[in-house]
Amino acid sequence: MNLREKYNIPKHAVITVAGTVGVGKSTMTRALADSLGFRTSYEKVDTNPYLDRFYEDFEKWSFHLQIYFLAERFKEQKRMFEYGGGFIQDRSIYEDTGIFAKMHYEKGTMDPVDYNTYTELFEAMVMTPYFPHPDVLVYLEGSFDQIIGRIKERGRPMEQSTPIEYWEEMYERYNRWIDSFNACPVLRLDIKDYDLMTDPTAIEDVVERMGHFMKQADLLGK
Ligand SMILES: Nc1ncnc2c1ncn2[C@@H]1O[C@H](COP(=O)(O)OP(=O)(O)O)[C@@H](O)[C@H]1O
Ligand SMILES: Nc1ncnc2c1ncn2[C@H]1C[C@H](O)[C@@H](COP(=O)(O)O)O1
Repeated sequence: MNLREKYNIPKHAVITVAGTVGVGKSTMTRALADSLGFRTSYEKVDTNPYLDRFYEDFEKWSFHLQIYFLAERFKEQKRMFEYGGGFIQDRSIYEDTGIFAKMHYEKGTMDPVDYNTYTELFEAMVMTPYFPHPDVLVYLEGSFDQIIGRIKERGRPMEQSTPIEYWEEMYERYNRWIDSFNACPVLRLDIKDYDLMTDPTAIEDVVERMGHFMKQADLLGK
């Protein structure tokens, strides 16, 4: 019996992994997909044509980058729908608008007219009954120091040259955002409670928690 069957995770579930940059979403996405036999939907970083330019000049490239991410995530949503679910998704579409676009607009690095165009497009595309929410959003959280340590360890050049205040601002926004997020049930995991890199049994604990959580959410009719 595989872990999906053992812990009663529905075969067609769509599970989204959310959390700030460097917290461990891609690593968790891979581990969950392997243990459940699910497909993955990754956020592509290396082939993103705007990301480097964006980090060099937020004001100039914010709008382009958000439109690019929106298109990419919409294509992924279509792919997941066409397969009929059974996916782990690396980052949710809700973070694009609720964290990134909003932060750049409020900090003055996204033009107000561009922001308005972006949010209208987002709402027309995403906030409709035709765009199903995930079954669960797994939210990864941890201390700021731990997360900064991971960003440094991973070493993406554009992130290394970004001032620490940017990551602090994002970290605080994530803390507030998740407390009011209600588009789907949220399973919160603290990164100090499992170590996917050194402990091969850690993912089973996560899947077990998820199984209990999904059963409970189902009973509550969420
Ligand atoms: N559970 C973990 N324990 C220890 N290190 C981790 C863990 N998950 C991720 N890391 C490390 O942290 C860094 C960021 O992880 P990543 O999965 O790329 O984060 P994200 O996708 O959220 O940006 C990587 O260097 C990765 O190897
Ligand atoms: N919507 C976004 N706006 C700006 N930057 C974004 C957005 N989504 C992701 N990013 C950036 C942040 C990181 O530098 C890379 C990848 O994110 P990660 O959390 O490491 O998967 O893209």
